[in-house]
Amino acid sequence: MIEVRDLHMHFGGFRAVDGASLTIEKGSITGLIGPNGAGKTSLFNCIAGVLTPTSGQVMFDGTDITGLKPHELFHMGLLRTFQIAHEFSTMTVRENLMMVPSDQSGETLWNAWFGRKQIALEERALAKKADEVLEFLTITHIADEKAGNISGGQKKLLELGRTMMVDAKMVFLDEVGAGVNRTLLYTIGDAIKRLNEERGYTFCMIEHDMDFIKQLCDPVIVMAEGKVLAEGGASEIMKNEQVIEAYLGTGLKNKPKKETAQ
Ligand SMILES: Nc1ncnc2c1ncn2[C@@H]1O[C@H](COP(=O)(O)OP(=O)(O)OP(=O)(O)O)[C@@H](O)[C@H]1O
Repeated sequence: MIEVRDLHMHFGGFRAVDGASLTIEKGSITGLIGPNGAGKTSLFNCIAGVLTPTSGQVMFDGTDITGLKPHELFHMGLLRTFQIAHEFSTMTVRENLMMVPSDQSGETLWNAWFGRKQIALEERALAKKADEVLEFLTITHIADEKAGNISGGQKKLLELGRTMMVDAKMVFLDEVGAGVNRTLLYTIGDAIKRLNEERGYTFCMIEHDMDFIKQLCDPVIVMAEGKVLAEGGASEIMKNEQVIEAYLGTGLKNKPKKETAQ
């Protein structure tokens, strides 16, 4: 569980996050929505250690993680993916997955000289794990493709796969559905659901696609002007006058649609 208490992230005099408090319950897929500039990414970055908040507190399963760096959070099972995928483009998809665990013996000079057998064993175990991840994500067919050559949606799946190489507990997804075609969006959504239901992953996802949010997320937290504006089920949120107002105020095209009879 993540608890954010009265978080502020100021850039000079500008309050990108302005006293946000929220809880991400363990085992949930929590959606984080809001108009452009609402402070969603800044909040994500504060939780995931990319930014140090100006003030406030972030707790993860009862431990104060405020200001911890991404690699420290990584070892606690808290990871974030990026809106722009961070793949190593000249390596294959499988190799990209194998790069993730950072505590391999191969990283030390001592082991490079004396632990060849150990390294070979670890590499084999990593390759096996990578293949399991690829199978789970139904992308075994691109295992040997250079990551730079795969589609945008497949890169998003690879980002998700990276979290599986370390058995993450809490994953922050930044617009994982952006620019992805419908078929792959379904595959990504299905993988998120299965990771949540079968492997106990907790997710928090920033997303602009309201149908995608509705399919996956409960609850949905709405941010506006650096604060939490509302929280509830997706359908309820989409009918909330304050939420509609916040989106209309920015003249956005991708505002939540009102429910229509099926
Ligand atoms: N490093 C920075 N320096 C100055 N201002 C910043 C910085 N990062 C973000 N901001 C500003 O903070 C505000 C909130 O930005 P943020 O990216 O957190 O919003 P968002 O809700 O994620 O928006 P979007 O949906 O468009 O990605 C914006 O007005 C943005 O210009």
